[in-house]
Amino acid sequence: MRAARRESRGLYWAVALFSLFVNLLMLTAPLYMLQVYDRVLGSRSLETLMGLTLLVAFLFVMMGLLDYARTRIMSRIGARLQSRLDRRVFDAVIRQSALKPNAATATGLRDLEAVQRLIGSPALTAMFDIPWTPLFLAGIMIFHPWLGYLAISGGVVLVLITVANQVLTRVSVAGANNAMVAAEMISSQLQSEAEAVQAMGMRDATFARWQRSRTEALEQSVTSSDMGRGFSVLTRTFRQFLQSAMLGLGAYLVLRGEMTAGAMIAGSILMGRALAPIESLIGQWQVVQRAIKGWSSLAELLSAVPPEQPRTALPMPRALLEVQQATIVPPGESQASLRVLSFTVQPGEAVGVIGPSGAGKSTLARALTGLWRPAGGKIRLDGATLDQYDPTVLGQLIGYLPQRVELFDGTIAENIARLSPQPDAEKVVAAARRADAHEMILKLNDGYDTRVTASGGRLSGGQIQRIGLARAMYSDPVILVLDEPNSNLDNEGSQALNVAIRTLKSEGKSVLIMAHRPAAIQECDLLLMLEGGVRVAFGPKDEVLREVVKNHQQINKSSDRGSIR
Ligand SMILES: Nc1ncnc2c1ncn2[C@@H]1O[C@H](COP(=O)(O)OP(=O)(O)OP(=O)(O)O)[C@@H](O)[C@H]1O
Repeated sequence: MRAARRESRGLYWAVALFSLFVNLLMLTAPLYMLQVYDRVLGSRSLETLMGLTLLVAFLFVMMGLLDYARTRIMSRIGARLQSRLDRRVFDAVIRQSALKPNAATATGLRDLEAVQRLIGSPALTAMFDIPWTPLFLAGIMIFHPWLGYLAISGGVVLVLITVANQVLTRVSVAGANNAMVAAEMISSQLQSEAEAVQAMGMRDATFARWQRSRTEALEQSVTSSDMGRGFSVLTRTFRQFLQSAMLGLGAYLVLRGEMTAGAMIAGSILMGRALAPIESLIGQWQVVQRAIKGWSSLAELLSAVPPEQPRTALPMPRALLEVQQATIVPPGESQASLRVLSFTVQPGEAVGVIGPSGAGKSTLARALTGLWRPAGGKIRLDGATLDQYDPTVLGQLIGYLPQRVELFDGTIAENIARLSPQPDAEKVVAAARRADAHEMILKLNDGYDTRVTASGGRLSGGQIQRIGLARAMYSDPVILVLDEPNSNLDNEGSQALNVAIRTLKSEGKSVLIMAHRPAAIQECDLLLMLEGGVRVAFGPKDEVLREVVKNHQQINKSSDRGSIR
């Protein structure tokens, strides 16, 4: 983040230089007043007035142009910072959300936007003007020290109001932001589960839940905006009063003959210029606070998710998977879901992973795709640990069908091609054929160009699963990890899946299938049985099944004996 900020250092200097000239040119109005009142009115010279007015018009045009130029530069600095950090923040948000979403991931991209908005806002331009406030105050001092003292005391009061504003509104602004994010999160979750909400008659209950956080957000935002506006009005009123007070004091000094009328008017204008940036800063305080909060929350997110280091490209691996004493702890948890697990899958083998619910099958699937890193032990693909592969490359080497397939908004072809900007139509069709999805897709109105939504739209569970399978196969992976692949498939779909597994095996690729149903492990050579996160059996399918049946019978027998007694 610091590097991204430093990149625009030159531009900030340019803005500072422009601000120097803008502020010098701001002296035009008071000097003009001084000349008009003290020279033109005295000499009654129309030519002088014309000459002065033309000069002033020119200077004002220059000031306007410079002011416009610096605001343009500032908004480009903001845009540059945002586009420079967009990729890094996006990656961090996705990586952290895949592990454990938190408040920083929920607001990450919006935080960056808030910083960009501040840079392009009048608040930051005002910060470049504030250093010139002493120049204007010194100008007033030259007219008369009393006017200077009044302006300085007015400035001090405004600064105190700014500090009070910051201290008093910080908590309520942060509270309003948090409540707003919470309400948004609830609403987007409810929208994604709209079917369940509707079908189970949960609308009233969900509305009550959403409304609670919505009302809190609204109350907090009204409180914080009341406070912010209050301070804004206070500063504006105070500054206007101060300007009148300056005129009053000036008039008194003119009456005493210690100052000219021109100096009285010029002093009042100068003071307006001196205090304007402070007033503008207070008016924009919410933008400032949101950006400060955004910057610190981004810093927290990015330091928690360091940038990915480039990896040396490895040769195409064989489908040899070695799990060596791997212990997997789900992110944010203290208890391991898989403990000291070891097994090896040779190229061309298919392994069924079975076990009761909560045994750790999905945990193993996530670990094998590199999503969850082992807390202990290693997982190797053809000798290299998974983190030695670039994550994008690993995603192509290991195809993954999650338990719950979620499609992306787009066409079916785009979904199968994993949203690749240049989808390879041939590969899309080949993957769909392998997943036995080709015929099914052709039957849809727009075929491969049928648009689907995140929840699948009009596709059935089995259709979504087949498209998910095609997506897993699109990159021609060496290892395929299927988490309950046939939970939604009919007989025909299951048969097609078995054919696909057989083909992959014959190509020397390996397949791991997390399964509940026997149909899913038909093509498996080996079985890994998990229970409570530990391996209870691993070996040829028939042996493991025999062992499982024997144990099952023994358990039944002993429970029968128990019941007889
Ligand atoms: N994201 C997660 N965060 C925390 N704990 C998790 C997470 N996912 C799974 N677990 C825990 O890990 C353990 C194993 O769960 P896992 O989903 O791997 O089981 P499973 O064998 O796939 O079950 P099922 O057959 O029901 O899908 C469970 O105790 C579960 O609570």
